[in-house]
Amino acid sequence: MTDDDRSGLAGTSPEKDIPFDKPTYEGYSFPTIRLRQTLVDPTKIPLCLVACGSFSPITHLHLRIFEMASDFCKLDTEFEIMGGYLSAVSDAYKKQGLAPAKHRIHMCQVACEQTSSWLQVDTWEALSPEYLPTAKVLDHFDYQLNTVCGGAKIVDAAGNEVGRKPYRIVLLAGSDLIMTMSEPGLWAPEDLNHILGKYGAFIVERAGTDIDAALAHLQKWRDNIYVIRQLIQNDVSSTKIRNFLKQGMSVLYLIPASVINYIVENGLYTDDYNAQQKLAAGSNGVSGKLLTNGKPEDSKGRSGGNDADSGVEA
Ligand SMILES: Nc1ncnc2c1ncn2[C@@H]1O[C@H](COP(=O)(O)OP(=O)(O)OP(=O)(O)O)[C@@H](O)[C@H]1O
Ligand SMILES: NC(=O)c1ccc[n+]([C@@H]2O[C@H](COP(=O)(O)O)[C@@H](O)[C@H]2O)c1
Repeated sequence: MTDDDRSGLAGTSPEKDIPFDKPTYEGYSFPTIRLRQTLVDPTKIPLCLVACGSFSPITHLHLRIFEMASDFCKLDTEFEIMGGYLSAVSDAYKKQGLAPAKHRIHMCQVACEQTSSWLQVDTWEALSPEYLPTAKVLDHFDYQLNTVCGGAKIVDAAGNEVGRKPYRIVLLAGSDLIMTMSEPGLWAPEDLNHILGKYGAFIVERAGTDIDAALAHLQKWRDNIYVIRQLIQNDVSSTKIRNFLKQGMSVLYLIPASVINYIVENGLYTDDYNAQQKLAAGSNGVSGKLLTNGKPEDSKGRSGGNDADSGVEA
């Protein structure tokens, strides 16, 4: 694997080499149980939101950004929300603080089941043996929703199908993620063009990020970028949760109770657990994504890849 592979820049032409009809692991099936397949208002665009991230662990804000997006769509947009998907990065992402994919998937699943009637988890990305750039992940959703499912149905008053409309797939992200799109070496230019040009993004404001600065470099795609203001600021992050847990502090009301139970049952994010993870990774204790210069760095561009921004002394 080259450094480019590890930085997420590998295989950047999404059309080229994605085995969409061949799932990366046995037994995979795309979840549609909570997908709405028929438009209520046939004049609208059927929208599916996809949030990509580590989710280590999932927090209430990861769930809440979908609700903010839903309220935003109801305002005065051409969209009708049909589904919301969480897609976690695979273990190949090698970011500090990443619990194994099977645990992150499970936490996302119990969180959706406990707190939501419309969110669901797709495991295709998380269980991939290799890191999948976001452009490929969105192409996977496009394939599943529009080629396999055939788009959203339009029915007449009697309930008979009279047509179909392709689902519009949009990346749902916090402004910190969009900020990283201006960082050299993290996103391939052709991927940005694919993500923001073909799909578009709903960007939720996040404390600590200057949203105007984040968007300054993305003006070319501004018609496809929708900014959602966070009217009640809440900057809970997975990093802060991990640090609270490490210190034995309560995380009740910050993440779903079902997720807390799962973390406790599996002993995740304790010092012992973290030490075991480091041993298993066979590393010298420094983990984190490798940039093209081979140096470890976490996804926010901080070198060293530690959890130092938690606001809590470790
Ligand atoms: N408090 C928040 N406000 C707005 N967006 C958020 C918030 N927390 C997470 N997000 C968004 O959710 C997506 C997935 O987040 P991610 O898994 O990276 O969580 P995180 O809390 O930022 O993680 P970490 O602390 O490990 O970096 C990203 O687009 C991120 O911007
Ligand atoms: N080149 C790319 O496609 C690229 C680069 C950086 C981050 N990402 C994605 O952004 C998300 C970042 O998550 P974290 O903030 O938890 O690191 C992940 O889903 C990751 O795959 C994608």
